[in-house]
Amino acid sequence: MNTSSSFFVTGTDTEIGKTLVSGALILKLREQNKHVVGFKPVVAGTYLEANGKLLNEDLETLRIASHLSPEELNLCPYVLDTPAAPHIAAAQLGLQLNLATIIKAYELIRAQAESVVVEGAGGFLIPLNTTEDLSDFAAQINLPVILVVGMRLGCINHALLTVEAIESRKLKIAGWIANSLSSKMDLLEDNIQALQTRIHAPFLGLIPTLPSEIEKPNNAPYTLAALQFAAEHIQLPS
Ligand SMILES: Nc1ncnc2c1ncn2[C@@H]1O[C@H](COP(=O)(O)OP(=O)(O)OP(=O)(O)O)[C@@H](O)[C@H]1O
Ligand SMILES: C[C@H](N)[C@H](N)CCCCCC(=O)O
Ligand SMILES: [Mg+2]
Repeated sequence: MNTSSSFFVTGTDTEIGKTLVSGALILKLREQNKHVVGFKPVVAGTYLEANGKLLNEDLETLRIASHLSPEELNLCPYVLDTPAAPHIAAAQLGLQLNLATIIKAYELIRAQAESVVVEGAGGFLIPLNTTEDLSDFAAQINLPVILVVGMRLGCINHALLTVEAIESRKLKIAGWIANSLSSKMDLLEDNIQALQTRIHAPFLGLIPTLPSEIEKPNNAPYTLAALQFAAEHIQLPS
């Protein structure tokens, strides 16, 4: 695996566009003829597909981006049905998430791909269990981090807290992306400017609100058109 074209994608919160960005990054790496696959340490939340299968939107999006068929490769070791904090969703089933299992699944993917785009779950510090959290996973795999900032009021504080947490684990921030979410925030450009002067890592672009005809449907992955739209607005770290 090529670590200079593999990334850990984190964000200022859950539901701020990590999956949109991860899919777009996969498309951009594929444009460079890289064999790139996605990975998620854990997903929480499934939907029932017409054929009766329970699927997860993020994993299906990563498959669409990588052009992987439904059963090809195991992109995630923990698929939980309840859309909640993963360690809580797991506890409800009498399960405990553990870092070693996640690392093992990641290593299997890493061995089979040239590049891996790892999408975090929720924000940077979500717990896995009482002693481990997602940042332990990020620190162990040691990939350059891409921070997605969901552009809404409060994002400056969330972004700066996340940057501190990433940097205190000695991880490299390869860049950050502003994602405009479903409605454009007031004073968007001023907020981006405020972040640019405070995040000492490259700004890789602003993804505008998706046009309505390609917005993500409920209980379904992003379409390729949405991922392509996002990809056109961002650049890969140089
Ligand atoms: N640029 C955008 N334009 C319009 N809607 C967006 C945009 N980005 C994200 N969204 C909406 O926000 C929702 C959350 O986005 P997404 O699933 O990519 O977030 P996430 O950070 O990956 O969440 P999770 O923590 O669950 O993995 C999506 O369902 C989508 O409808
Ligand atoms: C279910 C959701 N979409 C995410 N996959 C998990 C979000 C975890 C958030 C935990 C927290 O920070 O409180
Ligand atoms: Mg996601």
